[in-house]
Amino acid sequence: MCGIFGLAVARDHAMEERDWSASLAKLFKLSEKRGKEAAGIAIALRDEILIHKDSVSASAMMTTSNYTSLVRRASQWFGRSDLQASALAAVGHSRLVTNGFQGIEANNQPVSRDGAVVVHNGIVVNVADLWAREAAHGLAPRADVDTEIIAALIQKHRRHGQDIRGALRAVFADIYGEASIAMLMADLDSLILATNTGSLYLCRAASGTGLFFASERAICAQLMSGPDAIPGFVGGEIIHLKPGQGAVVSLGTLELDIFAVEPRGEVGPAAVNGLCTPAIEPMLNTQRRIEEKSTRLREAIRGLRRCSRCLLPETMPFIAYDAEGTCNYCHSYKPWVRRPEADLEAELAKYRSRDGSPDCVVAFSGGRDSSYGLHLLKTKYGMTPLCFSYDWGMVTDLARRNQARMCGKLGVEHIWISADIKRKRANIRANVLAWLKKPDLGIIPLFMAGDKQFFWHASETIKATGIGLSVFCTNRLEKTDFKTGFLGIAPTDEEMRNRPSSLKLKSKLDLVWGYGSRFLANPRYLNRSIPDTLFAAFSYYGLNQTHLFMFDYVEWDEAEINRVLIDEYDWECAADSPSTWRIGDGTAPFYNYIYYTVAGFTEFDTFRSNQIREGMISRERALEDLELVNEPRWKAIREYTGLLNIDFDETVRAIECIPKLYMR
Ligand SMILES: NC(=O)CC[C@H](N)C(=O)O
Repeated sequence: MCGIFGLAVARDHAMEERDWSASLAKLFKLSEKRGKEAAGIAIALRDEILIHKDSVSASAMMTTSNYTSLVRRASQWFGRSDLQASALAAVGHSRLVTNGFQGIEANNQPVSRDGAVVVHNGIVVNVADLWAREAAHGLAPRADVDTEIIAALIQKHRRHGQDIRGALRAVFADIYGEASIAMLMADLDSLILATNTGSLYLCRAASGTGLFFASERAICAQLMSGPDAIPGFVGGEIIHLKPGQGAVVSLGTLELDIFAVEPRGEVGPAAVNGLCTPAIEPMLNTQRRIEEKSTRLREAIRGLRRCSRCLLPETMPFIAYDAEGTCNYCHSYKPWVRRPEADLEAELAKYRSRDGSPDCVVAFSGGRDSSYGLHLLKTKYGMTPLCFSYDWGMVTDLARRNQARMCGKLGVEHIWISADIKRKRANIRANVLAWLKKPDLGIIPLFMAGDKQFFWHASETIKATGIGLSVFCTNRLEKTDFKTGFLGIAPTDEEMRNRPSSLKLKSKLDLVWGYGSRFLANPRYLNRSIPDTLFAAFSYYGLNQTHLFMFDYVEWDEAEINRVLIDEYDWECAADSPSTWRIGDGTAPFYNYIYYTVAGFTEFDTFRSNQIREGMISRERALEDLELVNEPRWKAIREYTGLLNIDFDETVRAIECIPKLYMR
């Protein structure tokens, strides 16, 4: 089970700055045997709580520059008289995962929620029941770790007027399972401890100026004598926090108040109770800010400069703003002028069959646009479509189910070409692993190269069926030039999106150079996927294609499309996304997560910006929406790493370590 520990020293404790960081290191090292999958620390200063966590062992975490710079920041306490009023307090955690993948930072400890910062050893077995009960009061989990419910409930009880002791009692009466916890709070100048198993040992310096705690008596004993002793604690006293006991340590005075957390629990021994004095709350009117890496990044993304008309941020490749703050993408935007529907009618009439035989081939990814296009062709325009799908190994199961719903209900023939999925995934795997060794935003499109053979198979299928009309339902808002923009290729015009082979020679050479130079800089890309990638490039850029683009004629209305698909076809949405866009594409959640983490935006930012320019959505609403749709889709990312057989936690950690374009 996890190791939790903490250390609080008053100003007059005989300890120097370097002893302090060395003492934390000792506590981490001795606690590490209880869990090595993640580690984290929270340090309370006068007006903020600094949090750092990492999905590696405590030993590995302590060698990172993020950890050392956090400790350096906190150790300013030693030299700053304005930070001297309270003791310097830290709580730490060495995690053995029981609930919630460690690759997702929010699952690691300390867990911060609603102003409470908790480290927890144990498992709250009835966590799902408690969240279900709390849903009625508007409380919902934000992570998978069970510890979060403890923080959420304590703060709920406090909001309802309980003091911290009452809140702890109420929570421990609620939880079923195991819990030894330590907490720092944004609005209390106290260190709070409680346990229902007795896995908490406190060690008090004889001088009364310092206190530390750990999950085992042996850890305390080792740190109170001999070579490992923490300065100032030799000859101190070990206090066992028994099952059913809580403790509040005032950080102003380091006085300790032990009390029962379970109604049926016994109160601590008289000797300890004798020490209790009313807690002094010198921070009564202050509120500590809680600073966690993820909140800092989120705030930095919120603070990105964006175009005053659309939402494109300053990290967008090739962006430039004019004096009014409007971007060049807005200036060069050509509005989506639809051709008359009569032209569509006339074109379809040339092919419409009278005997029920297929009269058009529809490229059918299973996404919302092609599904809606198929619906219109069949129900509104009276065509007899034959749809064609190419499965390259990254079509989600959900998309397959949605395809089945559409084709079944519409009675549409479905040609399905499947690649050698095992090989395709092995190719992606080789490139993703190469990329993780030397991440570079410009190379991300390589992960999707394998689906470009779609164009080859589409044209072969069209030829084979002898049907003269092929319909594509891509929509103009999905212009994601930034992907190759990160490779140094300037945005292309609209014609290019519909007819990739029309790409100018200069841009083609730029592409070859962009990829080629990166391949040479990271020879891991010279792997088994090369022939497939070359074929993909030929299929996409080399083939001349003529298709009818449905949305050149028909209005694209997101709400109407969603309504039709969900109401009329019982279309299935993704559990981890509020949007219906790209939920059939297994790669999108992964690359969007990378772009968001590193550049602070995703393809949703470009999509919504186009919608703003088209007057389909207000800038304010789009900005609000981005907060939701840009949330990492953990479930889908997990599935992606599972399909590729790459380690989820290591992958996410490598991505989190990439320098951020918006933090320069
Ligand atoms: N091993 C533990 O004590 C686990 C604590 C908590 N349930 C977690 O998964 O982080």
